[in-house]
Amino acid sequence: MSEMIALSGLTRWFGPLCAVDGISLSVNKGEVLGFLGPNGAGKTTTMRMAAGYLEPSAGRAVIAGHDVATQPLAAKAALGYLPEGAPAYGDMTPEGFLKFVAGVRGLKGEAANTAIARAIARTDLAEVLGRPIDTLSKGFRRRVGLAQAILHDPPVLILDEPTDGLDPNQKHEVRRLIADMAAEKAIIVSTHILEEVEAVCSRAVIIARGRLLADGTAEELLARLPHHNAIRLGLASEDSEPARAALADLPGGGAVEVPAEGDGLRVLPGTAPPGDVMAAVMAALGTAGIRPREVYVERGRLDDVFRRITADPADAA
Ligand SMILES: Nc1ncnc2c1ncn2[C@@H]1O[C@H](COP(=O)(O)OP(=O)(O)OP(=O)(O)O)[C@@H](O)[C@H]1O
Repeated sequence: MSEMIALSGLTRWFGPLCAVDGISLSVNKGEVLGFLGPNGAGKTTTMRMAAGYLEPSAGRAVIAGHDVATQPLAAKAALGYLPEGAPAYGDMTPEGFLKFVAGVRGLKGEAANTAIARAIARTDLAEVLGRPIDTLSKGFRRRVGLAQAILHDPPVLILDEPTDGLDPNQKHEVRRLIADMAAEKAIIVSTHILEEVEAVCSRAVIIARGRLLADGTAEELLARLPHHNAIRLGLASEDSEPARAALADLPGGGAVEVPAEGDGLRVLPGTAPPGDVMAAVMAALGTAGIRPREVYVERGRLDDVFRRITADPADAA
């Protein structure tokens, strides 16, 4: 089965507040789906419902073919869930906590020991095994949570801000761990860090006000920006008019504008691929005897896509 997570019409009301409003999505084996959204968007609520820790007001979550509401044990057996915040049982040591979780998961004897040792190694917990969880730094507490989520090597992982509180090296390690596991699992990761999407996610959804507003690869999301694949020129001269004249009516290129956010010129995407427009730009400037300071294809930033989509719901797809 390749579809490992299927959410359909998931909805949750808290009193008069609709925190999650009809979210549908699916994640296949081999995919890491990023959940992006501003604070209060409904990411955690969606993940809790998908993981079977919160009952939906409407809709359905299916994990590895098991309905979370009607087959909760089978669904939870296939799932590793990292909730937000620190693990419960803060007076336990990581070692004691992982043994406890292994017992809950039905792992015994050698199988339990092997699973615990693997989870400890993968999350690099060896140096804090004997200290109460409550006394650990936020980063270590996060790693204990991650270790319990992956303990039974489940085919589905739902990870609520797995890199929250980690230092840059630890973030890098956790992203590498997710990437290493990705081929064999279906993974949902929520994050506020947009670079994390490009680093570990094969696809991302943008959620705001409880609704799913976009779903695509980083490249597809970036393609929503008007300047994605525009050609950006830095000029040696402050007078951009000669270059603008040379670039007017470029074959395959779009309009030429002065960027609002800097100097130089921008040739907006036209009908030709960016590489061809770039070649035409260089040729036209060469003919006019203009040597640019820099020339590059603008990709745009996921931050800008995020801001556009979450600021204006009419942008939704
Ligand atoms: N148990 C609850 N009771 C009442 N309201 C809740 C409850 N849990 C969440 N909410 C509200 O539902 C909305 C969505 O919250 P949620 O935690 O899912 O957002 P989020 O996208 O995960 O935000 P963040 O990025 O800040 O963690 C918020 O307005 C929140 O205050």
